[in-house]
Amino acid sequence: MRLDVLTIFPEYLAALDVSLVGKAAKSGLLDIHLHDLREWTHDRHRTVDDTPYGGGAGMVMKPEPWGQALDAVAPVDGPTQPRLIVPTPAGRPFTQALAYELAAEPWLAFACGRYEGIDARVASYAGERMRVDEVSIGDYVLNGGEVAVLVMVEAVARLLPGVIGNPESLAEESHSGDGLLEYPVYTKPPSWRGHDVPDVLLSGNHALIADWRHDESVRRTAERRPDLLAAWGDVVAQKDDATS
Ligand SMILES: Nc1ccc2ncsc2c1
Repeated sequence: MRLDVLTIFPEYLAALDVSLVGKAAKSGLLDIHLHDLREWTHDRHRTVDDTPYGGGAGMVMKPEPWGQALDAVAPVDGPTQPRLIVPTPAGRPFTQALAYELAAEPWLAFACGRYEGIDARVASYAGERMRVDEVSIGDYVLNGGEVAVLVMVEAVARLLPGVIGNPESLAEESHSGDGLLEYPVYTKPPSWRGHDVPDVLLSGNHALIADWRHDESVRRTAERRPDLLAAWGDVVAQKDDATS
């Protein structure tokens, strides 16, 4: 998979050189290209923003640098085009399902906005030749899209074949498709500072352990994410209906 990231803070994406994503890049599973948007500015101050039409606080990222950057990274007459992901609080939610969808793409480009956002015409212009998704990683305030790109790239990269050692671990994770949060995990020692590992996990009874883990997933989901439990209940009901 090729990944292009367009940003005014390429150094922010240095984290992509380490750990799992860094290993994937070194092994050739990921071909990561960082681009400083200011390369496509032509004034002395390398200006990337301006005041918003219609008034209001803050600044908006100018369309010209973005248009030239996109044309340089993904030429209009190129044989293929990337899928463009624009991180924004106004976007569709980033979910594990979307991570799987993006992991199937041969080429992703990320446009990191700053300030109040990117002139809306940039997404429209890009949309004339590539798929554009405006995506949010959550309902809170950030200063730009770079952190979101780190989140999305890690979530996507780990789904690529060969990136993580044991693909089976993907199946048991939270948000992995059964709709429940992951159960609590323990390792040695069996007793630590007065806190003991649940006896069932030391029993060797795999059926009891599986039941306990499922019950813990349901308990945790009910406690922390009742919204997921409602959705999970619907899925279970549909499955029951389908098999009854
Ligand atoms: N403030 C904020 C919140 C979510 C989000 N997702 C991608 S960029 C972004 C920015």
